[in-house]
Amino acid sequence: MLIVADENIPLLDAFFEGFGEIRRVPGRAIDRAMVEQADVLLVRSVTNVNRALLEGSKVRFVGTCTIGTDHLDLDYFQQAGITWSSAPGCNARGVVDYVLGSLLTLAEIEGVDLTRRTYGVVGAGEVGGRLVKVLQGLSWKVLVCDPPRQAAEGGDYVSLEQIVEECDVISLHTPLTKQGQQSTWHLFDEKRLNQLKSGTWLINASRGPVVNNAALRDVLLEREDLQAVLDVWEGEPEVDVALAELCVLATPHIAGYSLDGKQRGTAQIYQAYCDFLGQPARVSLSDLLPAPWLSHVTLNAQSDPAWALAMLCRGVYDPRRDDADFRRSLVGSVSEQRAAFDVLRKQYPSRREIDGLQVRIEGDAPELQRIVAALGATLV
Ligand SMILES: NC(=O)c1ccc[n+]([C@@H]2O[C@H](COP(=O)([O-])OP(=O)(O)OC[C@H]3O[C@@H](n4cnc5c(N)ncnc54)[C@H](O)[C@@H]3O)[C@@H](O)[C@H]2O)c1
Ligand SMILES: O=C(O)[C@H](O)[C@H](O)COP(=O)(O)O
Repeated sequence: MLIVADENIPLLDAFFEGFGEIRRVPGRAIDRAMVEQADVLLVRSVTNVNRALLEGSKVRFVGTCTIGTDHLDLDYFQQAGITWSSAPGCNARGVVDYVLGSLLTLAEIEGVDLTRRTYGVVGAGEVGGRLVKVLQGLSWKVLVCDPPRQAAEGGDYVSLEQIVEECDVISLHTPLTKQGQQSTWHLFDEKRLNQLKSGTWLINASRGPVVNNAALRDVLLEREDLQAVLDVWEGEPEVDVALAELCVLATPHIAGYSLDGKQRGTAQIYQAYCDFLGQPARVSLSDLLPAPWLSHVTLNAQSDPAWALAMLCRGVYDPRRDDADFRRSLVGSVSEQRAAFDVLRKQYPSRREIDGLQVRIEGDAPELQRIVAALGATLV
């Protein structure tokens, strides 16, 4: 049995060595010849898996250790009888932590009180839904736009127009879709970007083409009042360097790159493959994840709540380092810049999730307790 796998999938041996030969290959280089004799193909977001790649191969199971599925041709899988699985929610918390870190940076630069802003979350699934819970837990005002969920379940959702009209901060968490009424390709096009109210912060950690990058660059050049944070790019690993330079934070698609999130992605695909085989899962992620570098924090009850929020978030993850590393890579030729994008992702440092923290508060401090609870950390 042959498993062809993207070399950047962590814990491949720990989860898959019992099933057969594992052949590790660079994700962007995976081609027909590499997969022809494979029974199982394990990928990340950088490999387009479609008829052109799989037709004539032995592949019967495709797993992507990611949340996004826009690189998979699911219609073809169905026609060809190929079982597949993604890893829903695996790195959602990492993205939430990225957004929190971005908000802290924006607030510092702009001299703004985060408690007084109105937040718009577009797409309220695994990532957006968790983000909404955190923001609401902090008692910040949040509007949520998710037309598919609104149509399916009803509930307290608003239109995208209302988000654009009323929100000071807009964070995008939709999948990339190119068909249908709720298509998200260029959801933020030139017209919508021009409608953003004065002083809006736009954060995109979904997929690059959800925002028209050329239009965003032009709008940012025109309007100094707008601030953008981009983790994902149209055409990545190549990025519009002029656009990156206009962003407050620019990062190479690492919002979800917590160690927990990446390892969870592999674990979920392992579970899906065991289900496909009708076998019990024998390997458990909890036995493999290392202890976090920072696990216990003690706060004095007199701590300033805004300081405590920033300290707890940044103690675990601060996107400014990723931004600095990325900016240093935006030099040289296009091919050097593309290579650097991938190297930064491949060599990404160990980063954990904020909700893994255990926080002790010395004394009675309801406001601090609320912040700890909102972050999903454990009060001990
Ligand atoms: N930057 C990163 O590192 C990173 C990490 C994880 C996920 N992602 C991206 O984020 C996306 C969202 O992740 P998720 O786990 O929340 O996915 P999800 O499928 O759980 O949720 C997506 C939500 O978006 C909604 N939606 C679809 N079309 C919409 C539209 N036109 N307007 C508003 N809402 C719409 C859906 O109804 C759903 O509730 C993924 O598809 C992936 O592309 C990026
Ligand atoms: O969809 C996802 O899960 C994320 O975008 C994920 O972080 C992508 O990482 P990659 O597969 O490109 O390594």
